[in-house]
Amino acid sequence: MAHIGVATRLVNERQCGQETANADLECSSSRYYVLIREAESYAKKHRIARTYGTNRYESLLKDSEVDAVYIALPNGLHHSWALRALNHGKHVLVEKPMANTAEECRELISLAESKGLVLLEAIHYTCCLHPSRFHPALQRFKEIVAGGELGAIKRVKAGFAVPSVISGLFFLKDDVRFDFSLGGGVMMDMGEATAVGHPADSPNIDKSMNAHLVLPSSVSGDLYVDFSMPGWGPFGMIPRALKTAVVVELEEGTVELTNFPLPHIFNTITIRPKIGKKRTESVYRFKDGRGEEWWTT
Ligand SMILES: NC(=O)C1=CN([C@@H]2O[C@H](COP(=O)(O)OP(=O)(O)OC[C@H]3O[C@@H](n4cnc5c(N)ncnc54)[C@H](OP(=O)(O)O)[C@@H]3O)[C@@H](O)[C@H]2O)C=CC1
Ligand SMILES: O=C1OC[C@@H](O)[C@H](O)[C@H]1O
Repeated sequence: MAHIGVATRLVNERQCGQETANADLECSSSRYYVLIREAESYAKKHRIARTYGTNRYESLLKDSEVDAVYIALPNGLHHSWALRALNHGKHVLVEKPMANTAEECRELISLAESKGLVLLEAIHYTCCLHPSRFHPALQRFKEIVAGGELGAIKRVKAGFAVPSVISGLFFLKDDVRFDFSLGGGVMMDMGEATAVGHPADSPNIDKSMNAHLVLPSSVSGDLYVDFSMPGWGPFGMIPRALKTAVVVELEEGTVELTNFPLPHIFNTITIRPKIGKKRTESVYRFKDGRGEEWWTT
């Protein structure tokens, strides 16, 4: 497994290292001279066997010892590097969103299929399709919702929003998320999981999004994502709490999962039936014992 881009800041590098620790070979590739040092110290820390220097993404892809690549580049570069990696016969784990447009995603999917390669988007919190993969808390959440104890689903509400008072700690002024040419914007970033002046006021970048989804079924959906959620009260001076929860409203009650983006740090699943007692669970491992506390994706 080779990393393209060391993605040191918001992708949890400790986990990237641990999750690929059992791979036969790990290689890391970095663009700029100054970042080569970062890539090398990252490699040393995580016992990565080989690093490629300046402009070496291409040579990494030509390395016949590399079977699979993890693409942790800014959004706008996912499609082109995933395409190249697949064309070099590599399996691809690509950060979310897989690409900038649905058309680009279709192109990657059909190429992977035609070559018999794995193409997987690194998004643990929406991948509930496979019964045994991804984070156990998400699987348990799905099991409760689909299990029928609270009847049919009526509405789903998801929020992922960082309060303005701490936004600058999460997102630096020159963050790739504020660069339109790199596929920036909150919908592409946090909206994929689920507007007010930020220090980085970049052109063409959406910083907050409220979406109401009307689905073919009778279920409706509401999403709220925000890089810099304003406070409330006089002059918006009272900060709001970080939002990272999804609530499913069913006929007979609600089920809420808190901290879906980072469920390994903590998670709670709260079941509130209309009749009867509320109960709460936290899930870090699969029922069969698999899983580690640090497991994210
Ligand atoms: N699944 C998850 O939970 C999360 C996923 N992400 C996703 O990971 C991806 C990377 O995000 P994040 O780690 O925060 O980004 P960073 O800016 O921290 O890292 C991006 C990496 O891309 C490389 N890069 C290559 N070309 C460019 C360029 N033109 N401009 C800037 N960087 C470049 C850089 O490595 P170098 O220069 O060394 O090649 C850099 O290390 C995004 O797609 C994001 O959506 C982020 C956080 C969590
Ligand atoms: O988990 C996350 O938290 C912050 C976001 O900017 C990031 O891309 C996302 O995946």
